[in-house]
Amino acid sequence: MRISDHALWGVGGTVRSMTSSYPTLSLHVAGHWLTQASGGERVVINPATEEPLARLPLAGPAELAAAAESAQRGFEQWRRVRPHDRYVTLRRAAELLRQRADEIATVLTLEQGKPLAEAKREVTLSADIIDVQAEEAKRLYGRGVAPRVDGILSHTVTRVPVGPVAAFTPWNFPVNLPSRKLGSALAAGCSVVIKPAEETPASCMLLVRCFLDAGVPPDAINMVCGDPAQVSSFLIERPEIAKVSVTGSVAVGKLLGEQAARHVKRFTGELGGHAPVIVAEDMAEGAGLDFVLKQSVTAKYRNAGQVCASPIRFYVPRAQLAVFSERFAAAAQKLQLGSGLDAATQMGPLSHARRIDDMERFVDDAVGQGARLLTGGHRVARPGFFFEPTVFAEAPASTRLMQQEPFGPIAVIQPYDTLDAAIEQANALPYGLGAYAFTRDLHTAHRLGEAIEAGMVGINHFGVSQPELPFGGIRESGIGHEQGPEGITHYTEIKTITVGRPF
Ligand SMILES: NC(=O)c1ccc[n+]([C@@H]2O[C@H](COP(=O)([O-])OP(=O)(O)OC[C@H]3O[C@@H](n4cnc5c(N)ncnc54)[C@H](O)[C@@H]3O)[C@@H](O)[C@H]2O)c1
Ligand SMILES: O=S(=O)(O)c1ccc(CO)cc1
Repeated sequence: MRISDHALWGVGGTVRSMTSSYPTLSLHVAGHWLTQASGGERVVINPATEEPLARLPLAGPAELAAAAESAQRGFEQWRRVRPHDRYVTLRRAAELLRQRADEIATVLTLEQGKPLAEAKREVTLSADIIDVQAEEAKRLYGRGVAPRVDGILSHTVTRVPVGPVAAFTPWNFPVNLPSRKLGSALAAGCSVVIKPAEETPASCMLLVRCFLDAGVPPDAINMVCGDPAQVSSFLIERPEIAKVSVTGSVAVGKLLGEQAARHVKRFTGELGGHAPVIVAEDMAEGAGLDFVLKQSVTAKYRNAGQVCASPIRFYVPRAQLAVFSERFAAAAQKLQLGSGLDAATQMGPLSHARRIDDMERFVDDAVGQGARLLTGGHRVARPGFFFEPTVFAEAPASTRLMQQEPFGPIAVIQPYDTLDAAIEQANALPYGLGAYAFTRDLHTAHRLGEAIEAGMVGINHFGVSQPELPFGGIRESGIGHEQGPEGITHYTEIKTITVGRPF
């Protein structure tokens, strides 16, 4: 069925899902699941087939105001729940997420496109993230400071929840990224109005259900979708909202950061990156090269390259450029593309049609400026938003590819003459999220770990994102962290209470 076929939609005024394993979509506002809202609706598309999955109701000002008011009520209620009880409730939510992992992973793949195994891993890892943040609810320690002035009995420095949070998340990890925000904010005692990406709303909706079924008060989580610019402007201006937390592009992060600053609201931005990979000489041949290539190709094309910390720029010694590029391109070319529901698929489609246009712009610009296209570069001629795994070599620094995050299946391999030169090129962009290097020499490992400027540096491994670790970037890649003890503190304020002798 194509988008133009409306016959199966809405029966008797209700909004129906069009695929049996995809749910009917609703917003969660003021404790009610809404299948209709005043902002109209849009269609959610399966990126592997371009067929419609369901209609998504969109919030207008009435629902957004109701969500903000509800979040205030939810905050008053949830902040009073003892940390240990918050911990118990959040652990229960994580367990429900695990129990529902198969169903949620299928929905995730249907609306986002990634292979089912990747979707399942995302869901179970999200449960682990919620578990870790639940533990942190019990560890929001304060400190006592000895008074220096007569008449004062105590100074207690405490952390208190910041208040209702407006959270915005993209479509590339539609369960993981809302889990990071909801897990930390709820653990801290905040309520949340979350706006997931309109392309992938069902994943977040099913996640929110886990929290509510676990016992989080209905007013403590509101979920809205709508016109992104209108929703964010509206919510950020609302007096109830105390903090803005966005995961997304640098451009949107800057915009929302400015809006938050105008109202002196707390802000966390987890934004884009442009991860470099430096391959030291001692890993550029033999078994070392085999290892680097295997890890790199897997990491590069995971989620079709739509990962904020995805490796993009590979720096290899000039003498090894030819062999590294040829083998990288050959491995990329062999990847099996297809629907994420097909077990043989190694790379799914891009998540929406605009990503294809963007990939084509990156490729045209790079080719036009003389970069060598080794493989790929085109949309795949079949239904769905499939784009070939693409590899460039020797792209001029002026290309869009070498300056902006492609956020898709495009890699670029660059030669270097000295390790210092490679480090300089790795640090040349205004981003600093993920960065990687490969070496078997301990001294070089330490040198690279120290010299590469990024929030997360992986040496000989791409696994920099783990539930217990802070996730975040420096420079334009963001402000603040998510996950772990660092993640929860961003949802708190410091409050100092001084108690004097009454008489
Ligand atoms: N650092 C991280 O943790 C991290 C993780 C995942 C993705 N990302 C980044 O996210 C980007 C890809 O996601 P995207 O393209 O959906 O990001 P995006 O910036 O377009 O959107 C992110 C979220 O903000 C919302 N939004 C709010 N106000 C908006 C406005 N005025 N205009 C547009 N959107 C608005 C969007 O609807 C969405 O929910 C990439 O740059 C990627 O690197 C970063
Ligand atoms: O799957 S993870 O490696 O934990 C991961 C990495 C990056 C992001 C954000 O794009 C989400 C999950």
